[in-house]
Amino acid sequence: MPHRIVHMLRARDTGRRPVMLAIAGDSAAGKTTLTRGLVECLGEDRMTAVCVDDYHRYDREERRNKPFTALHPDCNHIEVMEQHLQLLAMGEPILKPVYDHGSGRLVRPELVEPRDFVIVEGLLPLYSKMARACFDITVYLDPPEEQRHAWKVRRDTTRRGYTAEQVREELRRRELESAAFIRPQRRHADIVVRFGPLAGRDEPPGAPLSAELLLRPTIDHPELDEVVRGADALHLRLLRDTDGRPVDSLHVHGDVSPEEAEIVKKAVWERLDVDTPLPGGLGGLADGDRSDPVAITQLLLLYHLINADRVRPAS
Ligand SMILES: Nc1ncnc2c1ncn2[C@@H]1O[C@H](COP(=O)(O)OP(=O)(O)OP(=O)(O)O)[C@@H](O)[C@H]1O
Ligand SMILES: O=C(CO)[C@H](O)[C@H](O)COP(=O)(O)O
Repeated sequence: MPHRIVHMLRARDTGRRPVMLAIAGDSAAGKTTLTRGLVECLGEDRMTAVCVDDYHRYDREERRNKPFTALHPDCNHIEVMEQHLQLLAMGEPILKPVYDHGSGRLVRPELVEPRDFVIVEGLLPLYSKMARACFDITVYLDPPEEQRHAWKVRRDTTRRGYTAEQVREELRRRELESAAFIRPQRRHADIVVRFGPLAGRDEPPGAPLSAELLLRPTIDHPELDEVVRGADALHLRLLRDTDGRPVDSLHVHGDVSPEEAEIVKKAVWERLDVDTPLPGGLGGLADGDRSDPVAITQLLLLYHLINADRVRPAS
């Protein structure tokens, strides 16, 4: 089905369809971390999360003898992923393959039924035009490479059974495919998020990570001028995007005080004009720590999800 037809079908007033959010990025860029908070907030009864790394064509053992890595589109069932994304976008269930990161094996597929909101995260959700046509909101996670490598080494040695040297060797092996297939997805995102030290700010190693959010005009963002006015730890700047067009960049300092973070969260939430109170529990990290820049990013994504839910056709 050509991608324009997906747009047309999704725009038809014929029934409820889920709001679709894509979170793309390289391995250990923080996709699961961001997704987990959103699911906790909206609840599993309203939100379905899908990881498209489950569409790996080969298991870990088979991949050893291939001339490419898990990042390569040929190493993934891209056409099946596209079909499944279309079905989910139309509110239909799928029988999704499952890749077990613990054993490195492809295991029993699972039935996935889309709820009101579907988050699709993984290495290649924005790889093709057809896949991109399925989403209402698109995000690319873009941490500094040094930071991502450190996260990957820690995560893969503690939870996926690798040695640090194996992870570093794999990162070296992946670099060309990362540049060819993962990083180009950045240009297709409505929001580009970078958790890391902000350029020009003295943020010593070990300091809480700041966030830089590029808010492209491809979707309607909440009015943030007033939210950041007078704030010490948040700034909105107008920059030139990679294509030369003006784009807003929101900075949230890692050392934002809990009081200021709370004021900002409430202000963003109020712009949604909903009856429910500001959700707690945002900003959780893997080791039980919390991050306000992560929480504010999640809140902005919640804003977009709930706003898109409000304008979609009723059943
Ligand atoms: N914003 C953040 N602040 C601090 N640590 C983070 C952040 N995001 C991710 N991490 C760390 O990086 C590790 C990898 O993150 P996560 O599992 O979310 O990445 P991912 O993109 O889902 O990875 P993969 O695609 O390989 O499954 C986490 O275990 C966590 O320790
Ligand atoms: O990039 C990754 C996303 O998590 C994984 O490394 C990829 O899915 C392959 O998995 P494995 O580490 O089991 O070979």
